[in-house]
Order: sequence, then C-alpha cells, then structure tokens
Amino acid sequence: MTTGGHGTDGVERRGLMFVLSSPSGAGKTTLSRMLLEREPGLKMSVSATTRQMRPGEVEGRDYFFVSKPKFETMVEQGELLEWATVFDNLYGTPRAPVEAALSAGQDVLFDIDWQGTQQLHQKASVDVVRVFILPPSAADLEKRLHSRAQDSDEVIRKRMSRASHEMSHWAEYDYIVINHNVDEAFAEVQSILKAERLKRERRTGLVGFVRGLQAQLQG
Ligand SMILES: Nc1ncnc2c1ncn2[C@@H]1O[C@H](COP(=O)(O)OP(=O)(O)OP(=O)(O)O)[C@@H](O)[C@H]1O
Ligand SMILES: Nc1nc2c(ncn2[C@@H]2O[C@H](COP(=O)(O)O)[C@@H](O)[C@H]2O)c(=O)[nH]1
Repeated sequence: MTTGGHGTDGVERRGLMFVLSSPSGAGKTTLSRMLLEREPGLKMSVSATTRQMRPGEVEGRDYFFVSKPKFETMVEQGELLEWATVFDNLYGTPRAPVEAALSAGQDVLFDIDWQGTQQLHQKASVDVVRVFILPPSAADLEKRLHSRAQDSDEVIRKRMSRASHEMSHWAEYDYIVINHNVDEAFAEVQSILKAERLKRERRTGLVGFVRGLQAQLQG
C-alpha cells in the first residue's frame, strides 16, 4: 500500500496511516477532530458500524451506519481493510477510500481499536503509526463517558468494564500519550505526526533531491 504525495517541502513521500486507539472515552474522537482541523493533508477514515447512531452523529461523517447483513456482505466481498467486534457491535474500515486517499498522497487517520490496529499493522507495517491514548485516571475516564452524555448508564458500565482489557494492549503501540489536558495531548499527537512525516524511509523523493543538491554543488 504505497503512494506518491508531496510533503510541504516538495519532496515526494509515501502516505502514512496514523492510528489512534484508547479505552472508550479517553479522547480519540476529540483529538482526531483537532488534528483534522489543523493538519492539512490528513483525511479521516470513516468506519462502517452496526451500532446505533448517537444523537448528533451524522451518517458518512462519523460512521456509515449499516445493518448486520450489509456488514457481513462487505466482509465477504473484501470491502473492509480490517474489522472487529467491539462492545457487541461490528466495526470496520472501508478499503476503497483509504486506498484512494493514500494514492492521492494524503495521510489517513484511523480511530480504531487494538484488534483493527493489529490487522492494519500486519498488512502494511511500515506505513502504520500507532498511538495509544491513556486517560489520566479511571475516575476521569468515567467522568468523560458521562460528560459526553451520549450513552446510557448500562453502555457506560460496559465500556468501563472493558477499559482494562483495552489498555492491556498499550505496549503494541509506537507512542503513548496521556490525555490530562486536551491541548497538551493534542500538541503531543501533532508532533508525532509531524516527526513521522519526516522519516527518511517514507520520503521516496529524497534520493533525487539529494542528487540534485550534489549536482548543484559540483556544477
Ligand atoms: N483532556 C480532556 N479533559 C476533559 N475532557 C475531555 C478530554 N479529552 C476529551 N474529553 C471529553 O471526554 C469525552 C470523551 O471523549 P471522546 O469522545 O473524544 O473519546 P473517545 O476515546 O473517542 O471515545 P469512544 O472510543 O467511545 O468513541 C468527550 O465529552 C470529550 O469532550
Ligand atoms: N477495529 C475497529 N474498531 C473501530 C472502528 N471504528 C471504531 N472503532 C472502535 O470502536 C470503539 C467504539 O467506538 P464508538 O464510536 O462506538 O464509541 C472505539 O474503540 C473505536 O476506536 C473500526 O473501523 N475498526
């Protein structure tokens, strides 16, 4: 899964897949929205899910809300890059938009769980950057789930009871960010993205660029 886009310095570069995972409520959606607002060249991967739409969510922006049979057809037809069962619902990443974005030289942002991250990493490890977001404390996590005011107490209980299991996968990630303060956490996530974009091995145009510099120096 390679691409040819240009970095801000004009040097051609492969697009990357930037993954945020965390226990539910730690702040992935919040940080994703901030990144999308402030980082040009980054496109959100919109997942398909069988879960119910929450108040305020928009079809095609937050998720593609599909029935279970439709999701199963997407799986059978190879339309999903990865998929998993999370909190009794099915979630998956539509393949075509990700491939199109990477081919157009964009980076792609994913808000997916550890199961999906493992699958993406198996398929395209060098192009995947994995960031795990931790809450500062269990009490903060619970408070955030309640403050979001979009899930029933039962759903929140279920998410809290899964949080420890989700967190047990933290060591499979390249970077860990503790989301105490949202602006500080955002600055950390943004610096990870900026540094990863500069990695030598992604910058396919460097050889030609350096040869050009050398020719200038010799000529
Ligand atoms: N640093 C922070 N301090 C206080 N509240 C925060 C912070 N970061 C996020 N929040 C709030 O916590 C709630 C949960 O955040 P968010 O929806 O981004 O979590 P999430 O990780 O995407 O959850 P899910 O996996 O369930 O989608 C939101 O109401 C958000 O505004
Ligand atoms: N493996 C995948 N996990 C996904 C995908 N889209 C979202 N998720 C994860 O599900 C939970 C719950 O999300 P919510 O919106 O119901 O709160 C969260 O951990 C997401 O990261 C996906 O396509 N694949």
